[in-house]
Amino acid sequence: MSDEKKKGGWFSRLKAGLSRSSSKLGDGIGGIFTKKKLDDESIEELEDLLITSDLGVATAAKLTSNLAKTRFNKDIEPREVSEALAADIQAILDPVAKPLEIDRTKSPHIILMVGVNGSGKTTTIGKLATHYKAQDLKVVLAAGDTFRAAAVEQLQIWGDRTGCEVVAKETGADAAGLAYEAIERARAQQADVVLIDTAGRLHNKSDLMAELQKVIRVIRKLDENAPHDTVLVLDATTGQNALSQVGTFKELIEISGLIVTKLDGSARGGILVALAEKFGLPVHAIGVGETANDLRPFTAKDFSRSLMGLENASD
Ligand SMILES: Nc1nc2c(ncn2[C@@H]2O[C@H](COP(=O)(O)OP(=O)(O)OP(=O)(O)O)[C@@H](O)[C@H]2O)c(=O)[nH]1
Repeated sequence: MSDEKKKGGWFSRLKAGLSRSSSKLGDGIGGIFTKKKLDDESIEELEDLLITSDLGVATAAKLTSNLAKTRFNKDIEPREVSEALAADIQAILDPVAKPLEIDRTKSPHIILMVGVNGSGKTTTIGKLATHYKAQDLKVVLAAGDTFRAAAVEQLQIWGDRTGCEVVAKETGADAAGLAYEAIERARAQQADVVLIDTAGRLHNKSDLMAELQKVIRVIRKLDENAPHDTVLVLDATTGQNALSQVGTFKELIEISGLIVTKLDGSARGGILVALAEKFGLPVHAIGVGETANDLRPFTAKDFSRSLMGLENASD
């Protein structure tokens, strides 16, 4: 398949995945700007729509005032509003769009995956493993969510599916020791990548953070720069709560980037814009479904146009 065709396919999948968010915004904008000028009333309605679409209060104010700068008191079509917003959103997202690339010289490149229970960590690890295998990289999976037997089984299924070795232990085993062993295994077989799953819930928040800190401390005995990436997985359907999750994790461990999942199941795609404005952390990818191919690369232009329900400008 040519690159262009492949890109077209990605864009339509992304657009389909984001359809709940884009129809909320598109219908809202259509409703506000039917035979309407950009006046105080419509600006306020637009600002409310952007806030309820999870873009955040500050971003909503910034986007509407930008629009008002050039169009105030002028007739405006819904499409012009969507195009102007997509361009501004793209400018906000451009600096954070950054794929999670593997440095083959690290052998192995160690990625710690963190996030609250059910955010989609294990599924995302399976999707990343599929993606890296397709690049001919050798991948080892560490079933570090030793707190939940089902999480270990789920990772094992992804391991079978992708042909990646899964390092796992019995429920309740020490997660840090398991991560250490997984890295040793990866070194022994000259693997390129180790993806470490972690628990999303222990008895309480401080237990969870202490466990993550211990995992990091222990794997640094093998490689002082490990983990090379610490990716926080966020469930988009939690909306504004995703912002407080970033705050909580960032306080205690160093987060290097984000992956936002379940965008297909919610009208809350705007949360990516709020996250970018508030934290400026790299966004590596987004999840728009449960299958291996539903982890999409995060690109500012495609995402902002899909979010506003617009076609790809290069189509
Ligand atoms: N629709 C949709 N579902 C997703 C996506 N990512 C994950 N899921 C589903 O969300 C549920 C939870 O995902 P898990 O991967 O088990 O989440 P986790 O963070 O590992 O959860 P714990 O193991 O409980 O810590 C599963 O049913 C996944 O199939 C996505 O992008 N879209």
